[in-house]
Amino acid sequence: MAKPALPIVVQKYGGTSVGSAERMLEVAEIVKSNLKSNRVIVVLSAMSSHKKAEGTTSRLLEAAKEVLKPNSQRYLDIVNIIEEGHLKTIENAVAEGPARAEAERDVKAECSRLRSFMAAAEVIDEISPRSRDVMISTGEKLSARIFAALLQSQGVDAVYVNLEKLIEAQFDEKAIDQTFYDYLTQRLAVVIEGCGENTVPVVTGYLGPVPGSILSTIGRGYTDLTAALIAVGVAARELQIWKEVDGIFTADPRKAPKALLLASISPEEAAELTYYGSEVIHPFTMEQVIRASIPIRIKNTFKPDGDGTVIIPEGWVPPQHAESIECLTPGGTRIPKLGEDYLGSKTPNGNGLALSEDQKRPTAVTIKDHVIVLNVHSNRKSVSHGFFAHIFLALDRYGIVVDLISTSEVHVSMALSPNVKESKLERALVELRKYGTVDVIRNMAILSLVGKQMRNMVGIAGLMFETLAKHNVNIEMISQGASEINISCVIEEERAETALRAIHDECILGDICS
Ligand SMILES: Nc1ncnc2c1ncn2[C@@H]1O[C@H](COP(=O)(O)OP(=O)(O)O)[C@@H](O)[C@H]1O
Ligand SMILES: N[C@@H](CC(=O)OP(=O)(O)O)C(=O)O
Repeated sequence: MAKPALPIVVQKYGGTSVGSAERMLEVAEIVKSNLKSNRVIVVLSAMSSHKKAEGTTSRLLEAAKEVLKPNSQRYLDIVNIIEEGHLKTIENAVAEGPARAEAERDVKAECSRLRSFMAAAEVIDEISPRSRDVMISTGEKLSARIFAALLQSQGVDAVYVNLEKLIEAQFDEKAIDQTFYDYLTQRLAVVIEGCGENTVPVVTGYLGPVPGSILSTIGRGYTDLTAALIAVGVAARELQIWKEVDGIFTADPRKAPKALLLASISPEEAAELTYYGSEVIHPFTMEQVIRASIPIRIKNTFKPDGDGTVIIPEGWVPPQHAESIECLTPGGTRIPKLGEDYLGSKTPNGNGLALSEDQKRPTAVTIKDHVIVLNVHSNRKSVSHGFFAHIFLALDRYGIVVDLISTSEVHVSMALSPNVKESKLERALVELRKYGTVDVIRNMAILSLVGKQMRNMVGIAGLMFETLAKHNVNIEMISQGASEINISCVIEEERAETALRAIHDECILGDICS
């Protein structure tokens, strides 16, 4: 009788998880320990030794800027440093032999292609969004190429999968919708199937020159989305995102020291947190995977024995043959069988405290900084029905995104998404002033309390605002999301961390920690 196919797990490793030879060797152990009972597909980001801001993708973007500076050859220095760093990684991670020699040759060829491409861009003095995509693709190509060689040198049947030519059809960049993501999913399924069932594909998280450019259409952190689309394409049992953080906490652990790790979270809650400042995974990831009812597990590469956090799709049912799946971490700890840990009620976390699912409490709190508030007062005695329409059309014309809104009949307050371009804001303001007086308040932050239990919690908004008042935090604007799982307010940025800690400790932990 034919052996039943192993369940497929897609593992995406972030830049810091593969940021050095040592890290890559640790990741290889995690992959191998999973191979015993799963078919594993690995998706990699570009190497980042410490912070993303100093990682390979950021350096490539810096080099791209240098290309356009007159008489600057600095882009060549940057590419040389990238090349040296990757060759050093090969030397320290990949055992001598044919796999190592081929990886060295490919890394050198890739960097030399990049130098020629940048030199050509220097001559024409122009870098289109598509050319920039080609430049940043080098980061993921180098890391995936090296990691495939590392696995091969350790006897694993692995193959390097470069997605730079994945997109063959034409799409209108202004009309990117689910059709485009469905297309990518199908293409990825074909590519992965072509690798063979017993081979570990090591895939570049860069998925090709996306219409309108990968950075503007998808944004930094795009490799999470690539992994999600692969997971959907191959009907994976689970998508694992391996990062530098234990999972999703009740608040950003860097800002709220008492934050607790959440064992599980709903996709809606994860999406709200991601949108309002706690971007643990790329915001587009959830939607794709959850549509296909695939759980996402977030794990810490540096502490593989930790439980992590699982984002469980609504109505998800544990697979029937979950009993047969055994998964060990390199440390020998058993990862709970797929399914058995998802529905548990009490989970002790890193702080030794237990969060009870039965207890009514908000799930997490988050802050989004660098927010600008616009207050528009209608200049009409009687309000024209077009007042709101004019305002939003003006903002849309300049590509300005509104995160929160609160209105009365003659007044509208809007919190704008960070990174608004000043020049565009100035032009939008000229237009908005035709419809009323406009105040612009800068250096603000959005504080959001999120939780599906909040739908049934009487008095939670009262407790939230009372807590802010007690800590002398002034509220500029209030909005309760239509989803009823998010209460947000806008406060001064300089009080944001104090407010976050107060709300976290008093409204979420409340009686747990007292
Ligand atoms: N609620 C939260 N739970 C976990 N991490 C959070 C939360 N809110 C914000 N963060 C931050 O998100 C970051 C994500 O982890 P990391 O893998 O280091 O990021 P990156 O993908 O930028 O390299 C962490 O630095 C963490 O401090
Ligand atoms: N390397 C890219 C894409 C990415 O997904 O990064 P990470 O997995 O490290 O968040 C970036 O730096 O944006």
